[in-house]
Amino acid sequence: MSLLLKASNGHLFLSSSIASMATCSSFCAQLPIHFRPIPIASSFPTNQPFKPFSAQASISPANDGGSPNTIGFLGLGIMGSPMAQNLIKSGCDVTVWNRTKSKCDPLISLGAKYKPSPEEVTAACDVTFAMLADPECAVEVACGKHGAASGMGPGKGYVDVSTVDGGTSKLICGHIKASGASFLEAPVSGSKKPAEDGQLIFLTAGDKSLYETVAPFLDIMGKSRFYLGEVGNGAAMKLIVNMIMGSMMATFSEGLLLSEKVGLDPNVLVEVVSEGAISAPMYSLKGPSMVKSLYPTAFPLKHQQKDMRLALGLAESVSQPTPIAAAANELYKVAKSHGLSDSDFSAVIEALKGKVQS
Ligand SMILES: NC(=O)C1=CN([C@@H]2O[C@H](COP(=O)(O)OP(=O)(O)OC[C@H]3O[C@@H](n4cnc5c(N)ncnc54)[C@H](OP(=O)(O)O)[C@@H]3O)[C@@H](O)[C@H]2O)C=CC1
Ligand SMILES: O=CCCC(=O)O
Repeated sequence: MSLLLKASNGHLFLSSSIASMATCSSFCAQLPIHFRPIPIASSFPTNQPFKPFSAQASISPANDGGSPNTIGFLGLGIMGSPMAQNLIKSGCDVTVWNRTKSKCDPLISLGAKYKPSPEEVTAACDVTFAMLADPECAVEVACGKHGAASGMGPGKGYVDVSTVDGGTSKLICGHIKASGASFLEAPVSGSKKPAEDGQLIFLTAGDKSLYETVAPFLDIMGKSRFYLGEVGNGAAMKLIVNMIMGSMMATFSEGLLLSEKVGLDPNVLVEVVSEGAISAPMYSLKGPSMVKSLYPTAFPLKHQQKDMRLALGLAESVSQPTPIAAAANELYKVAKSHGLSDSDFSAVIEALKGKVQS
């Protein structure tokens, strides 16, 4: 069996020696998740760097059920641009579209093709990924006039990696599947840097066959992937993760400000936290700049507030109390009202200061 592995340098490779080790379950259990063997079709090339499709004949999965040759990418913001870039750099044949066309230009320079509408992208591509800001624009791009669904058809696949709620995902799924195509929701955990480094975590749900078809692409863009069953489950998992993250950032902000007010050095607090059981990369990464009131945007605050809102809606739908998240959401709303929507979500700390700094 051929095995696709991802090394710490981000390269994908096949290894028969690790393949034989991998048949031993005790070895597998010790592998970190991003090093667990992923069985793939034997038709994939075995040389590095991994160039999955450039050398293949132009055969559409629409007629042979094989591997996709052409990849579409819709939405080239903070996350979409590096994700599409990694696909291009891995040798994939990528066609891009973005509402603001200028964001396509760097990718075109790297070899991407361009189409002027989502419909034309999906019509030209076997599989199309979409990385869009929020539920409203994810629906508009997928289901609107000249939207992605209009270019879909049997044998094609649509993979929505935006963070939306389950209801939105199901709506988009319905439009895509009405064309005869397959649908996968695959929101990601991980921010700008993991997107650049191909270290995202995909939380997928939907058509299992499409999940298997696009797995090599997910492994170019990410370090691990979860298949969670029915459409809506990936969205729910993502919203719960981000609800926890948003609450953590809010209480971390309180701690930084409190430490300063009682005469402690907040930088030392960041260090103490990083040594103990509550350490998290997020605190070490963002803490030092938060102390300096700097919020270079990796994850826009407006998106974090959107995710808190959607997570609270999810909780409401099953009558689950989430008072901590509800309180944190209020802080993000205050930060938005202070004009911090496009700052990093760590700028939520400003909502706790007596006077908002510019
Ligand atoms: N940044 C992060 O750390 C992470 C973000 N996410 C999620 O990924 C998604 C994208 O995030 P990110 O890349 O940071 O966001 P950005 O705000 O950087 O990009 C948003 C994208 O959506 C497009 N868009 C917005 N409104 C519309 C519209 N009405 N019609 C068409 N396109 C539109 C933008 O186009 P244009 O360029 O024209 O504005 C852009 O391509 C969000 O759902 C976010 O929650 C998930 C994990 C991490
Ligand atoms: O949705 C954004 C997630 C950011 C992260 O996981 O670091």
